[in-house]
Amino acid sequence: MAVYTHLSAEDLADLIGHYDVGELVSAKGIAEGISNSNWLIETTGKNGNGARFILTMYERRIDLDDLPFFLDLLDHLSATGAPVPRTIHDRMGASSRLLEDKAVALIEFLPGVSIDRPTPAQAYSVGRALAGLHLASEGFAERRANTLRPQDWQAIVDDAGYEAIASIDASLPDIIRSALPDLLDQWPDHLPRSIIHADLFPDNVLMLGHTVSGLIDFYFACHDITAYDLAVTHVAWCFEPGGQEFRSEVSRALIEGYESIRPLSQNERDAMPLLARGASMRFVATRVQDWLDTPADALVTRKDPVDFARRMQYYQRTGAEVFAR
Ligand SMILES: Nc1ncnc2c1ncn2[C@@H]1O[C@H](COP(=O)(O)OP(=O)(O)OP(=O)(O)O)[C@@H](O)[C@H]1O
Ligand SMILES: N[C@@H](CCO)C(=O)O
Repeated sequence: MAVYTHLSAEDLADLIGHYDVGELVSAKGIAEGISNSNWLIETTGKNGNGARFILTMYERRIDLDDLPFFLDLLDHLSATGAPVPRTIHDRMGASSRLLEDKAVALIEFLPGVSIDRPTPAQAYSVGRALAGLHLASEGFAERRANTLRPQDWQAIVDDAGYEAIASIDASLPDIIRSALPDLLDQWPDHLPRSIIHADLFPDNVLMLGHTVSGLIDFYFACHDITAYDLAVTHVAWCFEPGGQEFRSEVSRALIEGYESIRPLSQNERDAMPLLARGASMRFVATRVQDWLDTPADALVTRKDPVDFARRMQYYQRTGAEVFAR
């Protein structure tokens, strides 16, 4: 479930009245997503032809000081033609408003569906879209630091404690303990940086057939190592869903698609195994944190950290092989 706040029909109609989008026709809570409340909004549209939007209410995890960065980024990227939703500004020109003491934003609805298990052609298309995003972000001057870097993974793990982590799965503490020191020591600081999405999982990509129609959920976007974003996308897309079996043809297609727009330098390619191990650890850490913070009987389905620990071991075992030309 992902509607944490009840908004009455009057609240919604009043809110929509602040935008030049026509009158409210319907509002449906969206079940997907965990962090925020989302509604699919239909209005009569500016010209009476009907229009659809996503209304997001920012509930947790997001530091509201970061909201202008995320929304300005969407505006910048959509202006370059990247497949990301535009934000709708209210009549005063603001891209977010306050409702019940919480920030809300109205965002363009994009067509498409999220794919659970991509074909190589879809992975190619995702690679292209990701590289396009990196290039399109070049003229964007605002900055947000990554708050989930190696020292943050370590802090999350320390905070959770190995005893609690073992309660999730007995093998997890050793896997984490043996991986973190190298990641901290060897994390590269010489690679090109740009704005990165940092969470481009299948549920954050909308597709029509083999084509990417939307990249959404930019709430981890930040300025960091560009190739790390490809590593995040690789670990999220190139294994059997909910499992650990590597899909080499999807991996090849993702990297080929990426390089068709932005070829990796030799330094970036050499760093990919390390970056992929780091990307895996990032999701092990945050999934451990969420697992321990979410009661087993909560309505939200907890995401399993073990798959990502095994994926990290896969990158460790195979080394440069996965990313060789
Ligand atoms: N611009 C959009 N166009 C079409 N559908 C969208 C759009 N934005 C969000 N959605 C739909 O709403 C769902 C939830 O959105 P989103 O993933 O941003 O929620 P969230 O709670 O912020 O996410 P998460 O739990 O992944 O952090 C998506 O899975 C998608 O179905
Ligand atoms: N995409 C992440 C959740 C957001 O950090 C995961 O699947 O663990």
